[in-house]
Amino acid sequence: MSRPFLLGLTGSIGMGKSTTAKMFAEEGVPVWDADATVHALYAPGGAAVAPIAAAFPGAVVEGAVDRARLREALHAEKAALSRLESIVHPLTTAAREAFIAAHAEADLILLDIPLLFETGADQLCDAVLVVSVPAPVQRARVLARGQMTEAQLDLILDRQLPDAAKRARAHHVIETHSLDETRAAVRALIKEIRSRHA
Ligand SMILES: CC(C)(COP(=O)(O)OP(=O)(O)OC[C@H]1O[C@@H](n2cnc3c(N)ncnc32)[C@H](O)[C@@H]1O)[C@@H](O)C(=O)NCCC(=O)NCCS
Ligand SMILES: Nc1ncnc2c1ncn2[C@@H]1O[C@H](COP(=O)(O)OP(=O)(O)OP(=O)(O)O)[C@@H](O)[C@H]1O
Repeated sequence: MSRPFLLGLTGSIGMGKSTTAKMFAEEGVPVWDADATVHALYAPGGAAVAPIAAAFPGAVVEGAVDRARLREALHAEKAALSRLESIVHPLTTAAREAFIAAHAEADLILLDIPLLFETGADQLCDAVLVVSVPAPVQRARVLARGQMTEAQLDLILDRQLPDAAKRARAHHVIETHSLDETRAAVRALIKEIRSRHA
């Protein structure tokens, strides 16, 4: 039996990753969620809690990683992010591999990874799908959630690989203008992958 086709999904903040990933799941495609994995690793009982407590004293509160405190620790020292990554990335890799192994019978698996290119995870994908909308639409969507200021959004955008660079490296791009168009594009892409890799 051939192994599953690994489709990576990424896109900048507010571009529609979660919405698009949900559509793949609704079509019966197993979806691995990198963000949810990191949240589980940081929660009480999560495998990242003890090593993070050792590396960043003060960042663990009541048995869970406190993201605000961890952010402060990262600001304090330049080498801290790579130290954190050397703890988190092997754990997320192991979780991802376990997920893929558990769905070995699937023909297609979606890997939803916000920092797909930044972490080099694109290299393990058979193809990469980038979701995108023009910058003003993205900005309006993120600000409409009412969870951050324009300055906070600009800071996050500064840290992410720009949308144009993501699109340039993608095998497939879906413009997430409307839910109906996006669903149609998701269905067409699943069909195309299935027909080419059957
Ligand atoms: C730094 C942390 C504590 C901030 O958590 P918080 O809930 O405040 O924000 P969130 O996770 O949404 O990240 C906000 C932004 O920070 C940037 N960012 C986060 N992690 C990284 C990273 N490893 N490399 C570069 N940028 C990053 C991204 O642009 C992201 O959009 C958290 O992101 C973290 O623990 N990161 C390290 C784990 C990691 O590398 N995750 C990436 C997927 S494996
Ligand atoms: N295909 C679409 N058509 C219309 N609106 C959409 C579509 N996809 C997403 N949106 C809207 O854009 C906003 C952001 O979507 P979503 O949460 O899926 O993005 P995301 O890329 O996962 O964001 P983040 O990186 O912040 O987690 C939501 O408010 C959603 O309503």
